[in-house]
Amino acid sequence: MSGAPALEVDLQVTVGRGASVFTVEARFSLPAGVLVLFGPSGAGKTVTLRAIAGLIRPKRGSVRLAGEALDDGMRGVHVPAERRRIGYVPQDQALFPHLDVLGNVVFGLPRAERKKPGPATLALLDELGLSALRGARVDALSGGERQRVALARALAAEPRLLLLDEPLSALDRAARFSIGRSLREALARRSLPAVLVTHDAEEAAAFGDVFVQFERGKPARELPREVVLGEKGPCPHCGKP
Ligand SMILES: Nc1ncnc2c1ncn2[C@@H]1O[C@H](COP(=O)(O)OP(=O)(O)OP(=O)(O)O)[C@@H](O)[C@H]1O
Repeated sequence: MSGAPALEVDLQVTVGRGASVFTVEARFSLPAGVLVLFGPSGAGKTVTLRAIAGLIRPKRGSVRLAGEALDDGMRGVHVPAERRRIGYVPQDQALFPHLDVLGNVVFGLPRAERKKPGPATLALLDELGLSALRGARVDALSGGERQRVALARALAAEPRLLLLDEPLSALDRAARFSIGRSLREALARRSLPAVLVTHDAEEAAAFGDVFVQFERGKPARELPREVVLGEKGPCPHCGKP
């Protein structure tokens, strides 16, 4: 559906049971670009990402991607994760230690592509600086290289949306900078919308177009950029920034 926002979320998600039940409510919309989720540990950011990915079925509400309903509780719609075409890079990256870099990147692709990678896969390895490492074991890689592999694996399936759970937080400053730049370029080149969890204000500023704050026990809510980043608005008298 043309003209629809890239992503619309209006969800109530419950995980766990008995005394350890946890419920998160989130309502937000991303016209295009990158949506940043932030807030304290345990506030429900990862649960929300997993629900958007289709890994948890929401208790109620809806998820729409470019106007298409992936979840709609009222109509009984729940598209399974593997049919959503959503790339998900979890916090721990979830790479396969028994496969090399290339094996990880092509893991979810059709059999022919897994047997003999085509030009698109080779170009992707090149784009993310992984060509020379394609035969390396992933457990021999640095944290930054592993994050590049996780990103390449998510992009290889040509997703319609990318979900990133603190993709840069475990990296040193230099790797954060270089992988942050690769990530921004990869998203821009594909006009790919993304949802990114971060605790880092600098990262939020560098990536975010829309900001959603999570707080334990409260519905997540969208906040204006200048409030999140502590920026001053334009001068009310002259309009200058
Ligand atoms: N499958 C599950 N079963 C039971 N409880 C769960 C499950 N998944 C998450 N939780 C609980 O839900 C709450 C929210 O977890 P979540 O991982 O979404 O937080 P978060 O905001 O992503 O935190 P962090 O910033 O530390 O990653 C936590 O109390 C967590 O223990």
